[in-house]
Amino acid sequence: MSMLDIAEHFEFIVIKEAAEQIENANQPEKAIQSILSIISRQMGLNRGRVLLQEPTSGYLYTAYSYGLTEEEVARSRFAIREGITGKVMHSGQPWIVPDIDLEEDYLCRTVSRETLPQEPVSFIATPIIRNGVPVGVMAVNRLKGRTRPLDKDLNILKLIALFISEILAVNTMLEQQTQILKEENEQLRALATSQGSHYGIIGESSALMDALNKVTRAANASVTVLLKGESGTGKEKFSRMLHLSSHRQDGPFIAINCAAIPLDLLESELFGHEKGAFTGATQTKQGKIELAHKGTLFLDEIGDMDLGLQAKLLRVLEERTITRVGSNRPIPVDVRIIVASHKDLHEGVNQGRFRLDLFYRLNVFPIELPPLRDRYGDIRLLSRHFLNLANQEYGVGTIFDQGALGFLETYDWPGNIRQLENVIKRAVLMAESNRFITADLIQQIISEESGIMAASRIAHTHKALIAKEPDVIEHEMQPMLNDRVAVMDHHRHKVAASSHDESMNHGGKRNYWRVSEDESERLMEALHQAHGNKTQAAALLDMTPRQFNYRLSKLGLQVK
Ligand SMILES: Nc1ncnc2c1ncn2[C@@H]1O[C@H](COP(=O)(O)OP(=O)(O)OP(=O)(O)O)[C@@H](O)[C@H]1O
Repeated sequence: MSMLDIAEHFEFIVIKEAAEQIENANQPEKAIQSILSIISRQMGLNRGRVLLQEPTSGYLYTAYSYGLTEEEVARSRFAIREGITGKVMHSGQPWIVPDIDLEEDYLCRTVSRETLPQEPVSFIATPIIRNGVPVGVMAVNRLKGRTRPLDKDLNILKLIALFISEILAVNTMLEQQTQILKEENEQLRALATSQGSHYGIIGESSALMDALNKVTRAANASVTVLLKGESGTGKEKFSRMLHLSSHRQDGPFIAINCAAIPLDLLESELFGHEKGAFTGATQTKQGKIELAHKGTLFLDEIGDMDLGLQAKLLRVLEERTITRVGSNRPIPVDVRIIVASHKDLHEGVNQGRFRLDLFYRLNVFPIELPPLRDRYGDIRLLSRHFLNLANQEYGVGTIFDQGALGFLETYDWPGNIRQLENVIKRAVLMAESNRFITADLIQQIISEESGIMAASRIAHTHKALIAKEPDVIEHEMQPMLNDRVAVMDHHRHKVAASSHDESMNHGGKRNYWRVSEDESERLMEALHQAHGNKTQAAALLDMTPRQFNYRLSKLGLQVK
């Protein structure tokens, strides 16, 4: 082997061993030190150091080194343009100092001249480049008198600097990914320890947090709490939290839905009755209020209570006693009363359906539970939560595909959390064998639930026919159309009667039609009225801008 062959063989070994260190990029300290050690042992390029820029000061500092003492590392700091190192960083160009004793810009800052050999010493520095920009400097000392030309060493160092750049980039990427995972973990941890999670209340939206804060404040205040919110927003869940976080937690929690019990039974259900008080009252029975003694009574749908019973309830609140049906004896009760309504009680007062004095008593501490569509970010969390629960319940392992969560987030959810929970349960049961829950499957379940698809298709046909052939319609098709419209009205009626549509009626103008072609007219009309401003158009339709945009894009209506 000639001298030239031997030199090339060494170069090859150095490059190969250095390149292998890229695999250790997750441990940059180890990887870079190994490289600096190889070039020192095999090529006599000593005291190798890799300087990087401090993010805040911009100074170059020695991040990795081989053969330097701790003091030398600490001294090895340079401003940009300072010394040869600073100049390499600034210019992005490598630099060879053949004899450091003859170069006045060489500062001898890192390693003092006395520490180095007496004979002439050279210095080589090359930038570490990432995406065309210098991100650091790599530098070494070597004896000037070695046989290898300095520029040959520089060529190898340039290659080594490339490997180091790669190691640093991979490491940055790994650190970023770890950071994301840490944040996700942190989010989950925060969620698990958040105020409501203790009580199975999932969510982190500010709207939900406001409500949770109020619950915490009210818990031990013994005030009557009025929970307001559309159907399925968690009024009962919150009332349980109120109970469990109060000093009454060991007492009973009794819930009663005033709308679900026939009027003539509600009084005895609430107040109890004496034996013989009415036909069929064969036994004395305690009412729910009495049973809730030392605990909490949750009266749901209080707006549906009749005026007579409202007066009796007012007495309970004022006198803290109840009188059973068929008795005159007041019985003292110590009950915390929480009431809920999806109806606007104030409106009930205006319409003479609700007593003003009772309204004042109940409205001392109102807590508004936001509809799901206003809980930004919660839909995702709740969806994953319900998916986990349903997977566990049915012993399967379904997952959402990419579009599913996006769809869930943009849908209006008139039935709120209850509807979301039901839809996900059904989706888990209906998911194909591939176990993916798709946006299409969710849409299908929602439209099956509401029967609204059929109605919207009929409406569509109706409009199309009128647009095309008014005369024919007038004379021949009108009876048929009347039938169809009747069917459509029937569908609407059915939907309005279904539980989750109550929110649509009571919430006023909300519309929960899925994105259908009929909607394009509505969207375009709103855009027209808002002079093309999408945010305003969304507001006109009582939608969030996201929902509005989603619908536009689903319908292929690209509006600039
Ligand atoms: N923040 C939440 N996190 C997890 N589950 C929730 C949350 N809020 C409500 N739920 C669940 O959603 C469903 C509906 O909640 P809840 O019955 O409390 O609503 P509601 O407002 O009382 O409804 P309605 O007015 O129709 O009686 C329940 O299964 C409940 O457990």
